[in-house]
Amino acid sequence: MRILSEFVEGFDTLADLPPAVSVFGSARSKPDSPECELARQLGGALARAGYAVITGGGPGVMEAANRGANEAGGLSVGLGIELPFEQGINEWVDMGIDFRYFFARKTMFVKYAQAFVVLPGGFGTMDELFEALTLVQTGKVTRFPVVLMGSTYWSGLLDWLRGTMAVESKISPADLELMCVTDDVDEAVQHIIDADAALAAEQEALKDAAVAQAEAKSAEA
Ligand SMILES: C/C(=C\CNc1ncnc2c1ncn2[C@@H]1O[C@H](COP(=O)(O)O)[C@@H](O)[C@H]1O)CO
Repeated sequence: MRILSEFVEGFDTLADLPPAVSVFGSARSKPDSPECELARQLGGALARAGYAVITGGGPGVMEAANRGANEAGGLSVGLGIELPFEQGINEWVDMGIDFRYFFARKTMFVKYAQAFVVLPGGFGTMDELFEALTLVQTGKVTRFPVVLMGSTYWSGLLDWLRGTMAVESKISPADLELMCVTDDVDEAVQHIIDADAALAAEQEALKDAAVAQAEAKSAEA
């Protein structure tokens, strides 16, 4: 079955991926647009910080982020999607997988990334942003940073989330804190590094607690 084989191929190909960040944004942005410039810088900064960069492997912001990672010597991953108007995976991708099903592809974006960075985009980008926020809000993924870059683009949406969605209690005020908004590439990368470190410390503390509990039990016996 094609659906199953997409999951298997994705898991097999990405199993040994180093820590990675998924970057989303418009397929339609021109290479000389401000968001592509930002995405290219971000791809480079993530690669220098040791992260692989995962995108949808398409044109626009995706290509710019892949390019930045590739030029900085990092691992540049593209999870392409079969579309009626075939585009192919962009030339800056080192490791590419083609998917027919959006949902199998979406699993890979989350499972193999430590964080999402979202740049200006359309429906596809919004889908990816709100999927991530839903997973974090419902506790399906924990300590998963969602960074929005291109603050002017996002300001109208953020005003609406604050002024309508939260005011009408469709989300809690704390949910607004799930997103970090910045136009500064270094701040975005640092936010991700800090969240990674906090998660590692939390896991270490949990491990220590489990070991202490097991030792106490065996001492009692
Ligand atoms: C529309 C054009 C090309 C489409 N090619 C895509 N290739 C890969 N991934 C895509 C493509 N289009 C959408 N995506 C995914 O959605 C996000 C961008 O969608 P948006 O609506 O443009 O914001 C992106 O992150 C991809 O994962 C024309 O050149």
